[in-house]
Amino acid sequence: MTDGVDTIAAIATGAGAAGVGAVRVSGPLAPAIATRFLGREPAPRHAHFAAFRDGAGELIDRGILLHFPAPHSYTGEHVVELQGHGSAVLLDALLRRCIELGARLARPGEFTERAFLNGKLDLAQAEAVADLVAATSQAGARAALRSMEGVFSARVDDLLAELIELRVHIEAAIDFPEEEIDFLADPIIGDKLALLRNHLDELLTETRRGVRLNDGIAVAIVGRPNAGKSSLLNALAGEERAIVTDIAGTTRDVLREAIHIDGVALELADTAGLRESDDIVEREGIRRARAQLERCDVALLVTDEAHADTDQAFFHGVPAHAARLVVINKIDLVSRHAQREGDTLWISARTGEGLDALRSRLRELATAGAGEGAFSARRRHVVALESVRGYLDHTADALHGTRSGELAAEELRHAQQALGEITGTYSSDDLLGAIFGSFCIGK
Ligand SMILES: Nc1nc2c(c(=O)[nH]1)N(C=O)[C@@H](CNc1ccc(C(=O)N[C@@H](CCC(=O)O)C(=O)O)cc1)CN2
Ligand SMILES: Nc1nc2c(ncn2[C@@H]2O[C@H](COP(=O)(O)OP(=O)(O)OP(=O)(O)O)[C@@H](O)[C@H]2O)c(=O)[nH]1
Repeated sequence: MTDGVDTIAAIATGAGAAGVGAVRVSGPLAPAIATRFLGREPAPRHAHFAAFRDGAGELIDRGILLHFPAPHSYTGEHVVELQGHGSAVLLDALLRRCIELGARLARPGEFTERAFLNGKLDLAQAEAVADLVAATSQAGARAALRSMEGVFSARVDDLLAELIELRVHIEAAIDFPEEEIDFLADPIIGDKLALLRNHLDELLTETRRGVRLNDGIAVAIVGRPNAGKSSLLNALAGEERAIVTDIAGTTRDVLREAIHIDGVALELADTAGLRESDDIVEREGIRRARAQLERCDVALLVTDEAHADTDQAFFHGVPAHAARLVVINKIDLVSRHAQREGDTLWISARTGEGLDALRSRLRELATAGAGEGAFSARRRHVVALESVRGYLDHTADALHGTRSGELAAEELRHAQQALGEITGTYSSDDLLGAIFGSFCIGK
């Protein structure tokens, strides 16, 4: 399996001083490298206490040596781990010795890429490994772990099986042209397609949630100039991030701030107040604010009592699946406030009143529906599923409109390919390069 493959090595643990650090080696030379360090052949999957020496026989460190013979390792190749003291200097020296002994430096993500190429993980699982390492919230880590365990991939595979079954059915019809029309009119085909589209929509909803768990929900703060949007961002972030003045139109560009509420990640975006403006810079800011709005998960309108109704216009352009939240700010200036229908909160960005309620509402929105089975996902997966949705719409058109089995089968073939790109059944070198290139070194 490893013939003609080179041997890679990298420091697998974080930079900076730590109790223990590890160098990982994978490839055909790994056993020979292990034997040089240990002075004899290592026993499979056995923790050996070893003296790690350089080429001149000088002691680099004393540590633990592990050999995972192929194919029972993380990468599926021979893997050797050298676990030493967690010093960057020692680990560098260990790594250099491995390279002298014939390994080369691993590219970012190359261990996991090999695990993928050797069938240990599919592509969505491999991406989840990186997402798990990068997770900044409990909910995000739990979701990434589920995807790494294959929960998301299994859902994609189920859908794929359903799709293939329908495709086989339709292709069988094409083989009997004289009966094709009757065949395609068979309600079983329409029913199967309808069911497939339902299942796809369910998966799309859960996948969007998976992206939110992974990246944090995108909250776009919108409202008229001077409503207090920047003040609210600062209050939620707990620091002075945005410039606050009483000059309307202060915020020009979109300002993003990642925050956590009880272990849940949110990305807040303070947008330029939306209004007609002759100022080129402000107009560009407003254009960006609108773009932000179009891809948000939660649109948070900051307004006041007097404008709460008319300001609803700011929700224009918010996607249908995004939540809308109305926040009436500056309640420190009014003695009483009216009760309102719907999702409305009263706050003062200045005094902090009402902010706890707002935080818990945002947390609720971020984790809505994220029950036990929730998995993490990436934008790329949502895009793939959306394109599958398009192909299935075309399939329905082909069946009901032109009654062309050929066209329907062709659309299903595209749909199958788009689904396969999620788990990597179909993948280009460019896609793999982009995915694994964004991993950290040693993963
Ligand atoms: N020391 C160490 N800790 C680590 C890793 C590692 O590479 N080294 N991991 C790296 O990310 C994670 C664990 N992931 C791993 C996944 C598979 C195998 C492995 O040996 N798989 C074999 C045997 C399976 C078995 O015995 O059940 C296989 O798949 O055939 C090892 C680690 C986290 N902790
Ligand atoms: N009294 C009171 N004043 C507030 C409150 N929140 C914001 N302000 C004031 O309102 C003014 C505008 O606040 P900003 O946060 O800059 O408003 P903005 O919506 O970001 O404004 P633009 O950047 O122009 O879009 C500032 O003078 C703030 O100090 C509040 O809760 N109470």
